Amino acid sequence: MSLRLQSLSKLTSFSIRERQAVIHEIQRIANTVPLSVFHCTTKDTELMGYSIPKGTMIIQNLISVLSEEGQWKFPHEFNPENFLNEHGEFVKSEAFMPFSTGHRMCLGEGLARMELFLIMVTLVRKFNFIWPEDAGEPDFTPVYGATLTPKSYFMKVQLRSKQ
Ligand code: HEM
Repeated sequence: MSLRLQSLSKLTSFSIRERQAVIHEIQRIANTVPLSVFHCTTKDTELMGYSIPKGTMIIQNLISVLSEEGQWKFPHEFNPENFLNEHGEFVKSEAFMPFSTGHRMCLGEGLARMELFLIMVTLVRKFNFIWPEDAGEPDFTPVYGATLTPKSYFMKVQLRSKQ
């Protein structure tokens, strides 16, 4: 089974496991907050043999974790099979941390995940998103900032017929 080549418009016909895999894979690739929120050590700290003095600014590179080779079957491409095992069951890797990890991880994770799911499913249920034939290949290079955003582009959005 290759979910990768199937259109997002088919999201509503996927099984729950496949849907979970697609939604997680979108967040892995789109990675909204690539450098998380900056932190600072409050005391001299040792981590995996490295000494980190008190007062050091810590920048978490979440985008590196989310595309780390060895953690994902397909680290550098959109492929929901990153979240499915050989039996087609949903599995979440420890490296999936778009909301960071630890005591200060995102407090809004539950709300954000619910919103992402509802917005995404509502959109793909109601509309077909069509890449214009004369637009060439889409350029997926992200625009870096405090948040990661896609480049702007034009797309045909068509109301789906009522079934
Ligand atoms: C896709 C949506 C979101 C993503 C990817 C995201 C990601 C993050 C990340 C990476 C952090 C930094 C964690 C750290 O310092 O280690 C954070 C912190 C935080 N987020 Fe979110 N967030 C999202 C949506 C939301 C929403 C909807 C809310 C609230 C309604 C929220 C509330 C917070 C709060 C309060 C913190 C600070 C937690 C703390 O410092 O203890 N976030 N978020």
